[in-house]
Amino acid sequence: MFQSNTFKDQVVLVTGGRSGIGFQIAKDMLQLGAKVIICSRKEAPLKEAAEKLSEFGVVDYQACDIRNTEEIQALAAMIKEKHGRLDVLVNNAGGQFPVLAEYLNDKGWNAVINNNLNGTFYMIREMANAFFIPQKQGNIVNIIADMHRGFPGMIHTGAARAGVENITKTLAQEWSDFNIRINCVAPGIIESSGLDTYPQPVQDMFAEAKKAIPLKRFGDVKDISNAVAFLASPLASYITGISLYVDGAQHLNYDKMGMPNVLKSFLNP
Ligand SMILES: CCCCCCCCCCC/C=C/C(=O)SCCNC(=O)CCNC(=O)[C@H](O)C(C)(C)COP(=O)(O)OP(=O)(O)OC[C@H]1O[C@@H](n2cnc3c(N)ncnc32)[C@H](O)[C@@H]1OP(=O)(O)O
Ligand SMILES: NC(=O)C1=CN([C@@H]2O[C@H](COP(=O)(O)OP(=O)(O)OC[C@H]3O[C@@H](n4cnc5c(N)ncnc54)[C@H](OP(=O)(O)O)[C@@H]3O)[C@@H](O)[C@H]2O)C=CC1
Repeated sequence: MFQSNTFKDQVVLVTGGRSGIGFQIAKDMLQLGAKVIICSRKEAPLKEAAEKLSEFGVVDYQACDIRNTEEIQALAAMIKEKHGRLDVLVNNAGGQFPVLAEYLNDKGWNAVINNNLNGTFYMIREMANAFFIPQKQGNIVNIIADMHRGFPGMIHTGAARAGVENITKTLAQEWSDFNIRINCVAPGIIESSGLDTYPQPVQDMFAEAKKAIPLKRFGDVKDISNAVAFLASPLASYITGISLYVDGAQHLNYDKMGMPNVLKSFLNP
């Protein structure tokens, strides 16, 4: 258990904080004493989420597409005006869709690379320039995915998340002089709103895959939130540039999960 003042008076930005994993991270950060800002693309669901979160502490929100540098700069300006600083950036926003590589067109590839790789980089660069570098202090946690051994059925996001993992290793070195720590959390299959976006056959496949996860269960949003809180906290003050796999050891057992064959049976148009 973390002490309730672990992030007291710290300012934390959670992208994609309106739903699922991001919502839980925002809630936990508030309960650990932080002031939290959430962003995602649409105003209405953000406002609704912020209202729910306000029960737990000080929360602000602003619509921002992480693929749009101007919108990120406007978000940074709002944070500067209201809070004067930023301590923690959690890059959680992202998404993709299942597809076999041979059927993935340019538009679909670019959409996922743009969202998960470019958007994450733009957010890191803008928040570092606005806050972390001038403050000479900052903490970044990137949510990636379980792509340790490739990502059959989701080649686009596997490539994008591997890119974010490499960005993390690079910046852990380049920005160490600015006292910026940066790490990744790689979720396995997590029971969250995000899973509902997958078609029924994929959900059936997930249920089968559960049997091959060494810990024999899916993750909970709280499992991911706990890992984020740890990496962002002083408990992890000597940890930077790593990926923490929060997946019940799924990444060690991927070939036993039978995914490629199941995938081919329904992703083949
Ligand atoms: C089969 C699975 C592999 C097995 C591995 C299992 C083990 C690991 C399990 C991991 C589980 C992961 C879970 C999660 O990540 S949960 C979070 C998921 N949430 C989301 O994905 C929601 C967010 N998604 C999106 O916003 C969009 O999907 C996306 C960002 C990818 C695209 O948004 P954008 O607005 O930029 O783009 P468009 O919607 O206009 O689409 C552009 C083109 O992309 C192609 N496309 C988009 N969606 C689909 C689809 N569902 N199926 C096929 N193709 C798609 C298409 O070419 C679009 O252009 P057109 O619309 O003109 O055709
Ligand atoms: N659930 C799982 O099993 C796993 C999840 N992940 C990753 O964890 C993260 C959270 O997933 P989860 O909570 O399950 O899924 P959700 O779909 O609930 O969360 C994704 C969030 O990101 C926001 N978002 C997406 N694209 C953008 C964008 N361009 N700009 C700003 N916000 C954006 C969405 O809001 P909006 O659409 O309103 O913009 C939404 O709030 C995602 O990156 C996901 O891919 C990784 C591995 C496994």
